[in-house]
Amino acid sequence: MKLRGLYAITDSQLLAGKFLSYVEAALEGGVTLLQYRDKSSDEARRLREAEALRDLCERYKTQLIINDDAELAARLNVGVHLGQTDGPLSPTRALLGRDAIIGSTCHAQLGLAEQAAKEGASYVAFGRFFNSNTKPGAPTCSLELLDQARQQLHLPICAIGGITLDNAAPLVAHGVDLLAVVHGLFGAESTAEVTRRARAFNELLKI
Ligand SMILES: Cc1ncc(COP(=O)(O)OP(=O)(O)O)c(N)n1
Ligand SMILES: Cc1nc(C(=O)O)sc1CCOP(=O)(O)O
Ligand SMILES: [Mg+2]
Repeated sequence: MKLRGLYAITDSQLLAGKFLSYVEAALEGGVTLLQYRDKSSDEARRLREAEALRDLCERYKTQLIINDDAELAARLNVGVHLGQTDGPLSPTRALLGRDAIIGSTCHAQLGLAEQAAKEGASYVAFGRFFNSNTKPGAPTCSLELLDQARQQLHLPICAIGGITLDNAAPLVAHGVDLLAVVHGLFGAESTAEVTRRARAFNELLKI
């Protein structure tokens, strides 16, 4: 399956009190990958929320990805996203199996992406491209890096960091397959607006 489309990422603070309704609104508009990103250490809540997302994703035929936590991904039989300090990729591939989706944060470094590809990543993520409400201190990445990545890599390319409907078009023009978005999707005032935004991101990607 070619990975291309909107990659919605949850944020526990932003979605407090409207978690499932906003996620479902996004799924209504079309989401290729949904990442459960919760940086807390409340394991019981994380399991409960991840299970709820897995059930929702099954209904909408969307792939669920767990941020950081390969054990939780294995328990739910879903994918995982690993940053550079979240554990090694090859053993995670062995744990989750060859069909699992495993993503790797590569910041603005092609070398990290080449390494991730060798170790079995399903996609590589570059960022941040713009000012981010969610992660203001993430290192920055340029459009030129995307051009090099497109030439040298044979994996789906994900862009992340401050992406909105107003700034996403150049990323697509420079070869991005997956637009990973938190605030630009879930920062909306209503569920109807979340659905509209999801549809509009997909139109940008022509899917
Ligand atoms: C799609 C995607 N890309 C990058 C990240 C960032 O991962 P990481 O660097 O491990 O930082 P945290 O998200 O864990 O704070 C991501 N989560 N998803
Ligand atoms: C989780 C994350 N990782 C980033 C990176 O550059 O690796 S930027 C980021 C935050 C994405 O949220 P928003 O769409 O609100 O900017
Ligand atoms: Mg991480």
